[in-house]
Amino acid sequence: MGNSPAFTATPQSPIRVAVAGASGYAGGEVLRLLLGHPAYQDGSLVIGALTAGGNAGATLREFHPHLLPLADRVLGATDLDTLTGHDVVFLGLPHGHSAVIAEQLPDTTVVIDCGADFRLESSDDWQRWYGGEHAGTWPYGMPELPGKRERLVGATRIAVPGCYPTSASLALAPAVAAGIVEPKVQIVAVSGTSGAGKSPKVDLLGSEVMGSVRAYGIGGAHRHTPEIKQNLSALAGTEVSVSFTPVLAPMPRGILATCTAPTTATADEARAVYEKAYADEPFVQLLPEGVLPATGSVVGSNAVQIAVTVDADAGLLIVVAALDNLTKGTAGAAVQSMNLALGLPETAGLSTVGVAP
Ligand SMILES: NC(=O)C1=CN([C@@H]2O[C@H](COP(=O)(O)OP(=O)(O)OC[C@H]3O[C@@H](n4cnc5c(N)ncnc54)[C@H](OP(=O)(O)O)[C@@H]3O)[C@@H](O)[C@H]2O)C=CC1
Ligand SMILES: CC(=O)N[C@@H](CCC(=O)OP(=O)(O)O)C(=O)O
Repeated sequence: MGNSPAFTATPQSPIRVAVAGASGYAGGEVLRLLLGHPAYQDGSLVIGALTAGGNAGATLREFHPHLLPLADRVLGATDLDTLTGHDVVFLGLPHGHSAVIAEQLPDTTVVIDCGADFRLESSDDWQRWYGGEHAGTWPYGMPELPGKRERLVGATRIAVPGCYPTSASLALAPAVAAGIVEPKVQIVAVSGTSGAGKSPKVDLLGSEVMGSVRAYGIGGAHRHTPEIKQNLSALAGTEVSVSFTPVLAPMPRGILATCTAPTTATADEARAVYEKAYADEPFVQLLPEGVLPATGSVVGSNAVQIAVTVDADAGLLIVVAALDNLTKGTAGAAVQSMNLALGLPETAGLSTVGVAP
């Protein structure tokens, strides 16, 4: 895992990219972004094998009719035979399936895992929240956190963060790192249904989801809690207490996270901390005072919109963050990480302009 990219992308010697789990939401979004990537468009990146699990043998059209240039591609099996010979392999597989694939691929192949398998640093945390043997820890694909970007340049193994942890970590990182809040944060995050993946689940049927918003995984039960805690504690230099409540909303994409923490800072002081932290971040949009983030403003974009203020009467910092769970929350972060790993411009192929209304 050095820090000088080993690849040169040219149409004469293109980067070959495979996507495992291409029939799923994360894999499909990776492909959507790759199709719009300048390296794909000039021929210096080619899309090779696309794979699935039980749906191997079907065409991509059956799952992602919007990906027209690839619609007739037949999905292969998710195995070494199919994935070998690529320079970059994206894994959009259920938790627990990445390690067995990754360990068979050469160290020189850039493997970018959208799942959780390599995000956590603590094996105890892995066992408690996911169960089974901890596969390891890879460089974490959230370049906006201090020290992470450098580790992604030239990396050949990358763990893409979870969607909720991306919203909560980017919302709270500046305040926690600057020490303007007590190390005790609360997060209530509303997510669209694509966050749950596409495998059929009765409680995700349209008739169950439409016209209703419901909390789930309350009381510190959601598996993203340790990932958020890991990110914030590293910045605070002390253990940060994290209370996380996820909420399911009847929309296909998006996360809106409302994050609070005790503070004695003023709203102006808090804002100054955020302005400084995110001044040079291409995908973090600190909104002008009085403007609030909305999931509808970031659909399909790799942007995270953030508003920060202080409720002085309550003594609380309030940060609201919006992102698209499939873009910045998964596939956008994966492509952003690929760009860094390969030495391409970090923003290549990634829009900061959402689709609205
Ligand atoms: N959706 C989201 O917002 C986010 C997802 N992620 C992570 O990305 C990964 C994929 O999630 P998502 O796309 O939503 O899930 P989906 O259920 O939509 O897709 C899962 C994919 O994995 C394939 N698959 C399932 N089981 C196996 C298996 N045993 N062997 C090989 N392939 C298999 C499926 O193929 P088949 O069609 O054949 O079943 C499908 O292509 C997960 O780890 C998830 O946690 C991360 C952040 C956000
Ligand atoms: C709405 C919804 O169900 N969301 C998922 C989170 C999806 C995600 O990003 O998490 P992983 O990558 O860690 O699986 C959940 O709460 O389990």
